[in-house]
Amino acid sequence: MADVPENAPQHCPGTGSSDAGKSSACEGCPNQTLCAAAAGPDPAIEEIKEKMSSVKHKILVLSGKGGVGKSTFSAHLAHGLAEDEGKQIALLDVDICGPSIPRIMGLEGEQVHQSGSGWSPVYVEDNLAVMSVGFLLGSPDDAVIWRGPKKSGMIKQFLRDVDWGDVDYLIVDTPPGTSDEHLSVVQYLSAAHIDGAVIITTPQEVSLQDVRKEINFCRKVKLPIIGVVENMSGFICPKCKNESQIFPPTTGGAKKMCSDLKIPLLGRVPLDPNIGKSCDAGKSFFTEIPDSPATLSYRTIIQKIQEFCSLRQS
Ligand SMILES: Nc1ncnc2c1ncn2[C@@H]1O[C@H](COP(=O)(O)OP(=O)(O)OP(=O)(O)O)[C@@H](O)[C@H]1O
Repeated sequence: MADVPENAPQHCPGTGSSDAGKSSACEGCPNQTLCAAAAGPDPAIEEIKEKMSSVKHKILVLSGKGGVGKSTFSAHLAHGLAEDEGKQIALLDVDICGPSIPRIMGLEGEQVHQSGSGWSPVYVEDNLAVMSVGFLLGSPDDAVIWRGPKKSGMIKQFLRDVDWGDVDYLIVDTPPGTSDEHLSVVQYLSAAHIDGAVIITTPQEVSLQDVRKEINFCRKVKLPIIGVVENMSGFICPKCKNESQIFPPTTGGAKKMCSDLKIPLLGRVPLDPNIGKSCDAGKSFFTEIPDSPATLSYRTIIQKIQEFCSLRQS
C-alpha cells in the first residue's frame, strides 16, 4: 500500500505510486513536485515504446512564440509527406489548450471513435491520420483549462492509446514555448527515439529570442535539432513580384542566429495571404496554389527533413 503524506489531498495516489505527483488529485498539493521527482519510472514509457515501435520517424514541431505559423507548418509537412501514397503519415496535435489542427486540416466537428485496439484517429486521406484534443471537445469554442498533470495524462493517452497502425512519419505539433506538454512528449518518447525537432520562427528579434530558449531546451533534453524554418519571411507582391520585408530582421534574422548557434536553417517561407485562406478553409495550400513561391519553399524544406530522417535511420 502506498504511503500517503500528512495533509494529503483527497484521492492522493500515495508517495510509492507511479502516479505520485502526476494524478489530477495532486494538482495544487504542496508535495506535488517532490512526489513527482521521487516517483519511480512511469510504466507507460515502456508501453509507449512498444506502441511507437511501428512508427519509423518522429518529428516535433516547436516554436518559441505563438502565432508564428507552427501549426500551419506542421499541417503542410504532413500534407507534403503524404503526397507519397506509399507512406503513412500521422499528425498529432498536443497543443491541448489551443488545438488548431482540426480546423487547418478541414476536420472541425470530427469526433474520435473508440475501437477494440484504442482510439481511432481521424483520416484526411487514406495515408494521413490526425489526432487532436479538439476531437474530444463538444464545440471548437470550448476552452480546455487544465493543469500540468492532466495535460501530461492526455499526452500519455495520445501516445499509448491511439491506434495509428504502421506509420512512416509521426509529426507532433506542440504549443508555443517550453511547457508541460513538451516535457511530457520528450519524457514519454524518450525510450522510443525521436528523430528531432523543427523550430519555427519569424524574422523578428522578439521571436528569435524565444527560439534561442527553445534551442537551449532541446540541448538540455538531448533532442536533436533538425533545423529552423523562418516563416513569414518577406512578402512577394503577386503583381510586381518584388519582395518586401514585412517583419524586417533587425539582428540578421534566422540566418545569422543559425550560423551563430551552428544549427541548419532549413529555409524561408514567405508571407502569403493565400496560406491563411486555405488554412481557414481546411484545405492544403499545396493543392490550392501548387506553383507559388511559398509552396516551393515548403517543398524544399520538407525534402531536407526527409533527408535528415533517412540519414538518422541509416
Ligand atoms: N507563411 C505564411 N503566410 C501567411 N500567413 C501565414 C503563414 N504562416 C502562417 N500563417 C497564418 O498565421 C496565423 C498563425 O499561424 P499558426 O496558427 O500556424 O501559428 P502557431 O505558431 O501554430 O500559433 P499558436 O501556437 O499560437 O497556435 C494563421 O492565421 C496562419 O494561417
